Amino acid sequence: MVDKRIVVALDYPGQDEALAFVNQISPESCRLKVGKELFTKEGPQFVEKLQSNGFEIFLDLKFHDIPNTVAQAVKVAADLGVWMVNVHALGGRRMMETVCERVSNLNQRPKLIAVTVLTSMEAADLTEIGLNYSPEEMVSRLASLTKSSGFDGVVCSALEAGMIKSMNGSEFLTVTPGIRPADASTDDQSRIMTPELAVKNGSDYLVIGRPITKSVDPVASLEAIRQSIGEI
Ligand SMILES: O=c1ccn([C@@H]2O[C@H](COP(=O)(O)O)[C@@H](O)[C@H]2O)c(=O)[nH]1
Repeated sequence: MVDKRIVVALDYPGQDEALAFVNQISPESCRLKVGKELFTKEGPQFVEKLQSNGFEIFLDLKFHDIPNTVAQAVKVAADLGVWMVNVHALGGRRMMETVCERVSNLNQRPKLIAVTVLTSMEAADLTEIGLNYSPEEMVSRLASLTKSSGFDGVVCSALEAGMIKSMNGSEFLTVTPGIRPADASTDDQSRIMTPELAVKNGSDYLVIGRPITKSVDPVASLEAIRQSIGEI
């Protein structure tokens, strides 16, 4: 049973805006995700600052490059002490296996997660880039590849979490963005699910950004979602 399921996506333009929210919440209530926008602006020092305030950090930079380049980047993330880091599964087996080898003898190894199919994408998007599979087939294929390459889990939509658990075992982690409470705007997401159904369908970690950070009262929105999934 996962203790804290919610990972708040800190998609803010800078640390002042991020801290205005973070300073009102406790590390006992959620984990935090630092992605491309905030990391590009504030760098690893800001990740260290959040960690020194007790938060566990998912560094969501979705590395996708040749094996050595990605493995070295993940090693730097591991040295930074992040809780979770990710790559794109489309980088392939050799890339993921090289990552695993490179961090295997570290004292502190982050959870290694691979993105399958972005939750913003639907069938037509895959066809357009030459992938003639449904999102479910592509996610299933990439999840199996990720598991056999030695990673701990995948980013997928909550719609696919149950299928992934039944194919790869309950220990294989499902990290699911595209979470939308029933009354929330879909924004640019396609494969979405409510927090309650996501948990029922086997999602271990619910990555939630705008439904919390863009709400009128972000702290109240976080608490309401925690309540809806039985955390408080
Ligand atoms: O497939 C993916 C992978 C990553 N994300 C990231 O999650 C958050 C979602 O934010 P919302 O505001 O709740 O839509 C965002 O940081 C994405 O970069 C994703 O959405 N889908």
